Amino acid sequence: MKSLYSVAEIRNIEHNMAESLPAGTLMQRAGEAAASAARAILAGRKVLVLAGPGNNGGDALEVAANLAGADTDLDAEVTVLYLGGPAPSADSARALARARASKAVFVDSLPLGRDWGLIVDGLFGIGLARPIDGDMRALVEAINALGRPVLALDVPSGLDADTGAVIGPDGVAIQATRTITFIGDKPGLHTFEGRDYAGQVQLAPLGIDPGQRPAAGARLNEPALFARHLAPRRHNSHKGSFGDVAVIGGAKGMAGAPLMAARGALFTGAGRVFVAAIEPAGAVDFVQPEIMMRDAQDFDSGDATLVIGPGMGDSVTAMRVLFKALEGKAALVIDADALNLIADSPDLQGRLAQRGATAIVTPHPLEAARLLGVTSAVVQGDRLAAARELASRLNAVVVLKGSGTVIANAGGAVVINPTGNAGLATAGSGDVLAGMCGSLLAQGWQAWEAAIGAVWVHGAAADRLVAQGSGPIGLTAGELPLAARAVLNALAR
Ligand SMILES: NC(=O)C1=CN([C@@H]2O[C@H](COP(=O)(O)OP(=O)(O)OC[C@H]3O[C@@H](n4cnc5c(N)ncnc54)[C@H](OP(=O)(O)O)[C@@H]3O)[C@@H](O)[C@H]2O)[C@@H](O)CC1
Ligand SMILES: [K+]
Repeated sequence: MKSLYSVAEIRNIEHNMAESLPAGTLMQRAGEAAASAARAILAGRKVLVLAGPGNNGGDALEVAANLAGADTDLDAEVTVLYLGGPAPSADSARALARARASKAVFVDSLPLGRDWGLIVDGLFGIGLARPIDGDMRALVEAINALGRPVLALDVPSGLDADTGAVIGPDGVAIQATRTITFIGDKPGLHTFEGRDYAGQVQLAPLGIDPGQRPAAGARLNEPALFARHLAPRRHNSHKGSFGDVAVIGGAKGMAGAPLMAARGALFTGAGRVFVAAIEPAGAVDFVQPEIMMRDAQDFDSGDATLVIGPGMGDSVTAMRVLFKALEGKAALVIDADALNLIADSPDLQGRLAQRGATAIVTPHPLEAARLLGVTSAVVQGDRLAAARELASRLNAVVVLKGSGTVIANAGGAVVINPTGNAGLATAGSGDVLAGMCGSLLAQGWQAWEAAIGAVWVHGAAADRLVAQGSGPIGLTAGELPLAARAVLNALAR
């Protein structure tokens, strides 16, 4: 299980461990783990180590001492830019003495030149509580402008390890190539701006085994979390075995959105797929004639799982079918315009929360903001909290889309999705995801697993397309369903 620990949870573990270990042990272990990570990505002889005033700086000094120690076999020139205050912690003071006794050269300003084989970022870790400003800010900007490989210690300096936001207002953060994070992985490295700043994330548990760590408040999505639904299909099955999905949407001029959702559902294995259009645009989809076209006004959805909202608009008809869907007991995926209608109506919000049947809601940050009555900056500033709050208010599984999609349920469970890439930032990609959620629900998956499974597969489909050269630039949502089919079949095998 890939646990994600909040700063408070990490501090707690640190506190408990400190009592049972000799002083300085964790910092020494952090320094050793980071030094080997540094060796692995060194792209030249010259190493610049940035050491800040707190214990993150102490870790950096340990790294410098390890890379430039008398007993090292590494032929590196280590330069240390130490920005410590007058009163370092005992652990940092010990690390400073070790680094000073090594071959590392100490400087007090950023040396000229850009031929660093590696820059080690130990300016700030999880103790940063205010924006980086003044000379430190100028230093961070200068480092980022060099464009050299950067190994961040614990967290890229300036990034909030809980939220993935750059600590602001008007803050800056180190742009890392790789982040080695200590004791436990952290949510902020995997969502919002975290993925861009942290680069590749590596965990160094510092000898603390999982049994010594309490359960974390969040985890990273992985197929193991929905594997029980990934069975090969039985030979003796028929289309009725895999459920019906009806996508409701498609106002005038928006006929494509429900079709994208319907293809998402079809290619991930739903038995029968309907589009019930608010404004019927045609009797058949000639690209995908398997999809059955209906008129939303007089459509009887029977037992079908409903995916409601793609391109639905806000007409009286849209309102009426949404009301009917919330009244009914069918499993629901609520997306796009349906979310906006619900955001505008406390009555519909109440009906959703009270209906006592499965619902997955799939807002992007602006839709989530409307539902919560805040700005999208507030949602993005703490995506985990926003998803949790929305799940609890709506009594539904919430899929808060964006880099590092956050999935939360009303019981407080939170998962951050690691698959996907910038290619998904394209029209229709959310419609495909909503259809995939509906498809897995229709095939009997539980709501939580349908949501995390669909999100994982949707992201992996985009990653597969990028690996094949079809993105991220110019990747189209229409390519996702086929790629998702391949990913899902590979998992099921
Ligand atoms: N958890 C663990 O078990 C282990 C933790 N370890 C490591 O310790 C790290 C946490 O260390 P930490 O608590 O000392 O905080 P850190 O991130 O170094 O920064 C705080 C310092 O920065 C200063 N400061 C703050 N804002 C500032 C600003 N804008 N501009 C300028 N200064 C500013 C602040 O000053 P103050 O606010 O007190 O005035 C304080 O001096 C953690 O990320 C990991 O790397 C490892 O050794 C292994 C075991
Ligand atoms: K750092």
